[in-house]
Amino acid sequence: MTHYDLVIVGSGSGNSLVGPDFDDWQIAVVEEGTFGGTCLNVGCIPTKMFVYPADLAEAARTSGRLGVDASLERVRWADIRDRIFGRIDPISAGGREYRAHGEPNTTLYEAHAQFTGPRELRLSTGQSITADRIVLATGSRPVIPDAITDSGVPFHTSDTVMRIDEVPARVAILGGGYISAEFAHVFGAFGAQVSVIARSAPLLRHLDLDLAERFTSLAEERWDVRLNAIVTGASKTADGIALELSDGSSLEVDLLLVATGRRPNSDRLNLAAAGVAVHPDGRIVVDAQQRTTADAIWALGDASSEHQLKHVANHEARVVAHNLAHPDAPIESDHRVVPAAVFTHPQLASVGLTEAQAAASGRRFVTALRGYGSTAYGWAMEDNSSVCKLIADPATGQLLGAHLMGEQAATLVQPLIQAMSFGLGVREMARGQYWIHPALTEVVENTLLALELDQS
Ligand SMILES: Cc1cc2nc3c(=O)[nH]c(=O)nc-3n(C[C@H](O)[C@H](O)[C@H](O)COP(=O)(O)OP(=O)(O)OC[C@H]3O[C@@H](n4cnc5c(N)ncnc54)[C@H](O)[C@@H]3O)c2cc1C
Ligand SMILES: NC(=O)c1ccc[n+]([C@@H]2O[C@H](COP(=O)([O-])OP(=O)(O)OC[C@H]3O[C@@H](n4cnc5c(N)ncnc54)[C@H](O)[C@@H]3O)[C@@H](O)[C@H]2O)c1
Repeated sequence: MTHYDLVIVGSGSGNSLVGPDFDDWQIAVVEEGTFGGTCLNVGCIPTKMFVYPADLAEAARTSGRLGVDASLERVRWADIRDRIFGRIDPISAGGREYRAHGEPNTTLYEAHAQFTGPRELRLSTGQSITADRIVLATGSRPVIPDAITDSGVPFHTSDTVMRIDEVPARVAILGGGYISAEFAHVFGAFGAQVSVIARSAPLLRHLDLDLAERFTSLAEERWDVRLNAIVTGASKTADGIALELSDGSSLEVDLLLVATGRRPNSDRLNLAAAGVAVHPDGRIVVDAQQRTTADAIWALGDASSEHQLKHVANHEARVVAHNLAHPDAPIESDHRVVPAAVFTHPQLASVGLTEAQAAASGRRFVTALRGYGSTAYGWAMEDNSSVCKLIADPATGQLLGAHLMGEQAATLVQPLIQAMSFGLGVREMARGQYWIHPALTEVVENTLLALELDQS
């Protein structure tokens, strides 16, 4: 039984914990899958590397309305795929090599870990290791509805679909969330006939309703969207996969992508043996310092967070690293202002309260919504669907929420995140700085100015 100062389970955000503060510690990293975790290998990074060429393909297809008669000749999927993974796979391999052989005080175990007692882990290799401190950065995995697994039909998840050999002619995507919206854009822009099957309505219903409904209308123009429908039957046919839906309709496709959420991997760690508690949804219980209910065991990222987002996992990893190195001066995670973006078409970004959440909170609030089309850059784009919606407290002048749908939404939202994070008031933000004319940021300025505050 080898003993360590620190064991980290999971090489995604967990791997970034190892830094100069711990040069004198003996550290083990345990990873059962591809080194580097979800974001690098099968998540944020490769998806966005597909989304960008999908944006270009979509632009070629739609630029005729601006007088540029371009057409999409061909999408070389295999070349796009190989460029993406030709870049990513060596980063994963390099990270693995460095962790395995790069530092004398670090050991990499390529195995599944589970607890056999407090701070004692059994590895699938048969080895057992113990540690003074353990960090659980074990992430999450796709959830597959029983109707799909029980049917025995072949299906993909985001873990596998980016490695396929060609764009399928017909794709069905199960789910109406982030992954569905992003892959519907990629496959649709690359020429597939896309069907989105969502058990509720509208699509992306975690968003402010104004944006979710506008997005759903646009999605219905591009894709075959089946709302309020679940798969009741699935079977393999000579030509592909047949799906029967609860609304009585059916469809046949060449590829089925299941994107119905992700659950924490906490159920595969035998956490009870270590005294680590979990929430009913499988998230490991942590306090603001990222401590679990067991002494000297921390958790971070998708394993414990209600936000399955890489920037949140990174933030929590920094908090855990600090608290490991400075136990006498611990810090807390800050989840007050957590933004997110959906890299579909059009792009969506949001931070803070939706209008429904503001209403449910019982507080006074005001909203303003402006179209990109109200700005000169919006005229240049002939944009008549993109919007910026802001929610503010009329008494304090503070922003409560910001929601954008349209070109560069994930970038345009950043000054609003900054204002909310640092308490910059709506009026100061709107009039205390220049806004470059005629940039798209003017839509943010216009929406800020349109908020009717108690004191102008
Ligand atoms: C398709 C997709 C696109 C995404 N796009 C974005 C995006 O654009 N922006 C964004 O912010 N977020 C995005 N996310 C979410 C983001 O990828 C995750 O929130 C983030 O990667 C979680 O990091 P983590 O370190 O918690 O877990 P992970 O990176 O998943 O790392 C956990 C690691 O632990 C290992 N592991 C688990 N259990 C054990 C065990 N018992 N023993 C040994 N090893 C174990 C796993 O193999 C894995 O490598 C996306 C996710 C997906 C699936
Ligand atoms: N751009 C980004 O930041 C980004 C991109 C992709 C993924 N992610 C993260 O990964 C997480 C997982 O993505 P996701 O799209 O799988 O989850 P999601 O929670 O965004 O969406 C899941 C969808 O599946 C539906 N669903 C759930 N169970 C179902 C069932 N049994 N039958 C039919 N439909 C069902 C839900 O109603 C929802 O529409 C996201 O929540 C997000 O945090 C982030």
